[in-house]
Amino acid sequence: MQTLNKQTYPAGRRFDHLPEKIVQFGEGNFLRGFLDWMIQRMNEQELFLGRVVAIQPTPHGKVVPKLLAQDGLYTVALRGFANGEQVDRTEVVAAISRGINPYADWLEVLRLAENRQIEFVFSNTTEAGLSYFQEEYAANRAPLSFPGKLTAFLFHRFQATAGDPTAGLKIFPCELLENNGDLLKAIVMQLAKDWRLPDAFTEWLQSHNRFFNTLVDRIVIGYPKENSEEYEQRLGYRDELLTVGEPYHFFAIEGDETTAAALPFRQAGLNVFWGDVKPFRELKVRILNGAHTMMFAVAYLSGVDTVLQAMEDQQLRRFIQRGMEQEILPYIALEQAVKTNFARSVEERFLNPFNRHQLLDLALNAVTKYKLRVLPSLLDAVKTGTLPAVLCFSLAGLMLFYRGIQRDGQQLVGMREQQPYSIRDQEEVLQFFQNVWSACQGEKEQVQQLVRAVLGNESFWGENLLQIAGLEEKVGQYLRQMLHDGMRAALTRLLEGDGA
Ligand SMILES: NC(=O)c1ccc[n+]([C@@H]2O[C@H](COP(=O)([O-])OP(=O)(O)OC[C@H]3O[C@@H](n4cnc5c(N)ncnc54)[C@H](O)[C@@H]3O)[C@@H](O)[C@H]2O)c1
Ligand SMILES: O=P(O)(O)OC[C@@H](O)[C@@H](O)[C@H](O)[C@H](O)CO
Repeated sequence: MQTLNKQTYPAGRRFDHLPEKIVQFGEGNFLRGFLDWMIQRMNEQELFLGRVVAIQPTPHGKVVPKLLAQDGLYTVALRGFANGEQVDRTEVVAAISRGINPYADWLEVLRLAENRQIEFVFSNTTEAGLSYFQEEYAANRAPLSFPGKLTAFLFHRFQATAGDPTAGLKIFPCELLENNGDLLKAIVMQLAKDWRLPDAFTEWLQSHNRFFNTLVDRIVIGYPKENSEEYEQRLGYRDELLTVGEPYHFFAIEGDETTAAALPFRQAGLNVFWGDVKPFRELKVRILNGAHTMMFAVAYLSGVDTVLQAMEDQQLRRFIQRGMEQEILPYIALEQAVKTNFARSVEERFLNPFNRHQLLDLALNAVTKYKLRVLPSLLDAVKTGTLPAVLCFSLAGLMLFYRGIQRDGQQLVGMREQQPYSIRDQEEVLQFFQNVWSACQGEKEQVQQLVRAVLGNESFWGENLLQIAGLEEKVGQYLRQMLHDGMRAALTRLLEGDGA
């Protein structure tokens, strides 16, 4: 079968003449299935007329070579329900002009920084990527972190344009972090200081570049490993970057009218909101992402593989619904109807029969995700004098999920029913769990010690969770039940009110 590229899909050449206007840090599934798809939508309607250059954020990325092999083309398959109607659409996206591996070709990135047609920067490098990392600056080599690369990119632009105010960029980080624009700006400013870059640069940065807070929403599952052949038959070509997602999409940007006019998403019929992001963020991150993180370990260790299977399993569905309705929703400061409607729509989205959203994909960097997406609800409940059972149970499940039996390169390997699975997280997190589990054979005191070590690890949670009265005992009890009786039996006890 032929591969998708401009030879096999000449229509992709239609956009070749468009200038590169966007630099995108990240080339992952989400940006391809969300932002780049939106740019394609705008280009098709001749509203934006610009293309995207995707920069690989980490040294071992596998996407850029595929992008180059396919001339930047890839397919987005959107399947599910929208306004009660079934949607099942595939579209070839030609919004990405090329990908650059900055570790191999930093000079090309710097050349791009000199290009005056570049107006926007978008990023999505996961929450782990949008963080401060102390590193050295060298003009001829790519910094390791994403903020480092952005700072070096901006500094080169400043130099190349002699600090021209009109060369400033509009920067939209899409990582799911609160005030992501403000955060990125603060990190860039810190790096400029660390690197002793001239004051004139920081002034230019402050006055002529803008960082916007955003919130993104679309479930993008990425490449359909399980049924890729089915897709190939349907498409008539092979596409290694095929990106599957749901039709629903929502993008909130804390920007003004002028910026909205420069990015005419709304005119292209896209569901984009310009204004205060905060209420959407809390609703979405706590309910949708929170439910994902709350369910992944418990559901996976109960023997199911996808979100849909978890939702179709009576017991797991009760667990998810109870967590959402009784332990997450009450602590979101919005009108009841708004919260319930959103939670209901999230359940429907989880039930999308076409989205085989793998629980193991949700598990990536789950410790940080628990901290950012679930822990705030747990802490709110604690403030009202309750220890929320489902959220505590899910924390115990997370600890069990991280029980690795061996290392396999960058991953830790766990076992489910004699089958190995990958535990993917930052090296220090994997190392930590490997150590604590190696000292635990399941004896009551050993389990309690492990729970103490995890809850007391401030670098995971940003605070010492041992200070929460009763948490250690409750999580310890759940973890022991999981270890001794199995996840299903522990879940039954929890749901029957006989847990801890
Ligand atoms: N997939 C979705 O449904 C979805 C929806 C909304 C938001 N998101 C957000 O998008 C992020 C990426 O999701 P995805 O589905 O595209 O995953 P992906 O694995 O396809 O892409 C991850 C991207 O992040 C980069 N990355 C990973 N770790 C990094 C690090 N430590 N430093 C710098 N870059 C790093 C990778 O190189 C890659 O570009 C998620 O963390 C999430 O916050 C995803
Ligand atoms: O993409 P992650 O791995 O950060 O989180 C997993 C999911 O919760 C997430 O991708 C959601 O599906 C998405 O945020 C929906 O908009």
